[in-house]
Amino acid sequence: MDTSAFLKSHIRTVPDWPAPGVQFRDITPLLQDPKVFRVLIDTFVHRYMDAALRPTVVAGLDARGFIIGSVLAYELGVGFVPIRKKGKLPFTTVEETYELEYGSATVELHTDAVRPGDRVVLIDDLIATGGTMMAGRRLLEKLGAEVTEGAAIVDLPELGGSEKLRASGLELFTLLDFAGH
Ligand SMILES: O=P(O)(O)OC[C@H]1O[C@H](OP(=O)(O)OP(=O)(O)O)[C@H](O)[C@@H]1O
Ligand SMILES: Nc1ncnc2[nH]cnc12
Repeated sequence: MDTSAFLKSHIRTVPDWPAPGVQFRDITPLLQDPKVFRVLIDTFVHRYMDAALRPTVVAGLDARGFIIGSVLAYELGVGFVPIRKKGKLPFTTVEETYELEYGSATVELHTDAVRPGDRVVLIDDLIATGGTMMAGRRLLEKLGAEVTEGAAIVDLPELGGSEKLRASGLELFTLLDFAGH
């Protein structure tokens, strides 16, 4: 079994959660087994250790992006910055509002989180409509940083997010996908 199929076999699908019609792709089983968690993180670490792709900062999207993003940053020896849902960050922020598969949200980033010249890998667990990652990218770019790549474990291609993100010019790296959402 290749890495993608191995990781996919540890994702649990929960039908009709958090709303009827949503097939929720639950990554918690990936994190729960230490051997699987290591394979997951090492896959990202190996990619971003490469000199050409090595970031100066890893930015993680609230909340599941924090779990993988902070470990990735630690392993790469770079800083981690959280992009949080509105109302959680205490210092001055920039903000963006966007639509989700089920609802809408506003995300914020501290104004001193990144600087012009930073090369940022922006990471989350999953791309659905792509709204969250697009909003995160806009926040980082508002502060003058370059998002060199967006990264996620799961792509839900039928929701169109990955295509939209790539069409906007973002480089995107995902480990596996689910056809049909
Ligand atoms: O591509 P999109 O349509 O924007 O959807 C993907 C986002 O939705 C989920 O987060 P959610 O907002 O449910 O928050 P959580 O991580 O706090 O559960 C997921 O973890 C991504 O962040
Ligand atoms: N179908 C889904 N499963 C898990 N997380 C999600 N975020 C948005 N859509 C999702």
